[in-house]
Amino acid sequence: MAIKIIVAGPRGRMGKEAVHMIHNTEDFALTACLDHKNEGMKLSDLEAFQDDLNVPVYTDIEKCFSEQQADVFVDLTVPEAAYKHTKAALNHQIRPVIGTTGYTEEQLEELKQLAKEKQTGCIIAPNFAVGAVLMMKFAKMAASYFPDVEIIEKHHDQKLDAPSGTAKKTAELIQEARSPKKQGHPDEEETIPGARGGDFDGMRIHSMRLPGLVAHQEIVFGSAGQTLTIQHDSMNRASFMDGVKECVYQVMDMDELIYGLENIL
Ligand SMILES: NC(=O)C1=CN([C@@H]2O[C@H](COP(=O)(O)OP(=O)(O)OC[C@H]3O[C@@H](n4cnc5c(N)ncnc54)[C@H](OP(=O)(O)O)[C@@H]3O)[C@@H](O)[C@H]2O)C=CC1
Ligand SMILES: O=C(O)C1=N[C@H](C(=O)O)C[C@H](O)C1
Repeated sequence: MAIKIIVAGPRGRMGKEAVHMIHNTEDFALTACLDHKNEGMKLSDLEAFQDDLNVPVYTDIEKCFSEQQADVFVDLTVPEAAYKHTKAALNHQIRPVIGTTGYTEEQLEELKQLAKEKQTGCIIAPNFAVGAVLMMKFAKMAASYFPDVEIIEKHHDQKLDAPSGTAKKTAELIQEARSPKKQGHPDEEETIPGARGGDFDGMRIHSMRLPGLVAHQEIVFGSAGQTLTIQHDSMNRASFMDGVKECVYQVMDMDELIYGLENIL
């Protein structure tokens, strides 16, 4: 039987790509979409969707989850909405697969508890691209040899959150492998505020936003006489879809929340 899926954010850059991936995957059935516009319409009524996407659009999450008996809920929206959606999905025991970035640590912890209580699988993945997950794993490996590191993430200029979810997750994984260290000169001063980037446990994260970019990250490690750079580039949003697909399959067999694809790849 096909896995029944609801997508939130279908008109967005990622949402559109996910809708098409689900529609073209034999094992999946797109049952509904959640948006903050277009209540009562069909996806096929909206620009950019095929005529055969006869899928209802809801703006009321409770109505959507009560009327549609879905297995999995995929969210690609904005942090505030995604957090509310994830809570509602868990309460309805519809397994969330969340790509939206920008969750706080408190929100993640609360959702983890809720997933446990509801015994419902949930995956929150700051990056679905397999290459990006490997980049993060390699960075964690390198960090035990090279404690000095700076992260440079580069994204399109329509991105709302900074630093990216991927950069934060990378920093968290590096933090697990290295002893805390404040980097740079102890007396360094910023003559332009922010010049040294964001401080995460002593390491620096720099966020670049430019038209023309999609999603890119470099992790630069330095020690005496050498640097090591680990880089990943997503050239388009198709790069994320194999990861979304894998999460949909895997979340069906889970009964708790995991944060990051590195835990299941
Ligand atoms: N995990 C991963 O691998 C990846 C994650 N992302 C993350 O996914 C998210 C979406 O990115 P992207 O597709 O580029 O963003 P877009 O802005 O293109 O899409 C977001 C969509 O969500 C809609 N939206 C806004 N508020 C709500 C709401 N309350 N309920 C339902 N829908 C809503 C927006 O509608 P409107 O435009 O009308 O406001 C828009 O259609 C971001 O958090 C991004 O960081 C992105 C790429 C990869
Ligand atoms: O907004 C994006 O585009 C992306 N967001 C995710 C993030 O914040 O890390 C994943 C990827 O970098 C693309």
